[in-house]
Amino acid sequence: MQDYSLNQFLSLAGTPPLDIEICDVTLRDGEQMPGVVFRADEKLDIALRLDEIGVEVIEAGFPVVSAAEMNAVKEVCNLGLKAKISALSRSVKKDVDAAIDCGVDMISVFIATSDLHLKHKLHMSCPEAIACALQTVEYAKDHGLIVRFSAEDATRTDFETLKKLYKKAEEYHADYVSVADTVGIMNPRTTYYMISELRKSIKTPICMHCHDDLGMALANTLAGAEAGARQLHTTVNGIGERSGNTPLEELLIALRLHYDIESYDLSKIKDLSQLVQTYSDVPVAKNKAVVGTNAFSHESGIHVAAVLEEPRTYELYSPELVGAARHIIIGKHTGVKALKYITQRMGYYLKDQELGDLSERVKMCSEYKHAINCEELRKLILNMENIEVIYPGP
Ligand SMILES: CC(=O)SCCNC(=O)CCNC(=O)[C@H](O)C(C)(C)COP(=O)(O)OP(=O)(O)OC[C@H]1O[C@@H](n2cnc3c(N)ncnc32)[C@H](O)[C@@H]1OP(=O)(O)O
Ligand SMILES: O=C(O)CCC(=O)C(=O)O
Repeated sequence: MQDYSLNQFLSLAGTPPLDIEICDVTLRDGEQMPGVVFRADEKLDIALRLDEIGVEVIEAGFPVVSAAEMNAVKEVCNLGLKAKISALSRSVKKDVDAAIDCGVDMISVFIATSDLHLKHKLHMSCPEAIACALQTVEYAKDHGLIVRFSAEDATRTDFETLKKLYKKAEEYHADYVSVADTVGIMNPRTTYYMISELRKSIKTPICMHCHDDLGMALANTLAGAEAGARQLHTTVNGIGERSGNTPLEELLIALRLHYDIESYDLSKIKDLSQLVQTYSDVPVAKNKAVVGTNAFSHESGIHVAAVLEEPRTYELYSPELVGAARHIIIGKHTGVKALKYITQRMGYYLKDQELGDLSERVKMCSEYKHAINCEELRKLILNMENIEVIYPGP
């Protein structure tokens, strides 16, 4: 049986096949989350697991940031992974040189193109910034790198200017052009429009780099992909600047369930998420999609009663698909069927009346506490008066 429910509207609404690859930027944009630092050994561990999942490109860092960063990027390059290893570079020669010294396959040369950034950050005119970027693209190409040219703050850049700039980058043989939604201003409709229009004017593959300031990073990434963007950027757990980036785990499950893409090993997602939580010291919210501890936890009696019979009643996809596990929680909302299941697993076989009494006790108890663990439940069982039959199990 299929381990997830099919969305019937996919065929009714029409879903285009996607021709995509993933560039995961956890080790670069993810690490830009305030307070996050990955040591070299941690970067290696994360890179290995991204490679095992099947991510095609790993942005390992921004070598010019520090000697330690440079060393870490070098070490990732030396792992000999299947994934291509990329590094970030400003539009300056010394950043490209640092990336070359690390041995990367690919480089992301960026320049900000919006009026705001030109005026208040780069203090350059638009033609100056463009010249600077194109020279750097040329320099990187001359050194044999695969070159992504990224327009930072592309989505707040005058669209005609942006189109001309990407066209120029194409003439300079950039291998990809990147649309950076740097402050997450887009929505799915505007993203779809933007990428469709760009596809009319350039042939170079387009990358989607989305931030989550409006909580739409994933939706925008998918809208871009539907409009023909090729390279989709993600970070594990969605970590990154401010509200973060498109979460890898959410993109992967969406690609599987909505676009039939089976080339990524989803069973490793949960482990990778936990690893990144540990290394980054950034815990994910309990109710976070895919990897939150509640993603497959059930407490409500009505839900548990149904899930025990058929998990798909309240689970869109099985936890095993993403390497997670189901949890039944005991608390205020627990029903008798759930209690029967849990107590039997603990080795106690209670009569219906006893289960009813226990249910009352659980509800009373949990008015003061959010959830009850098995030991607390065991105490409640053992403290029940007039209990007739309790067969402690093995
Ligand atoms: C959208 C993004 O995510 S962009 C990436 C952001 N990531 C980071 O900033 C990584 C951490 N940064 C750092 O360690 C440092 O800022 C460094 C090493 C990159 C630069 O350090 P510093 O030389 O001390 O410069 P500082 O940070 O003060 O200022 C940034 C400089 O980069 C310039 N700059 C910014 N973007 C670009 C670009 N794309 N191309 C060329 N120059 C750029 C700025 O104009 C400024 O130049 P100035 O020093 O001549 O005024
Ligand atoms: O487009 C890219 O590859 C990176 C740009 C970026 O990090 C951003 O603008 O947020």
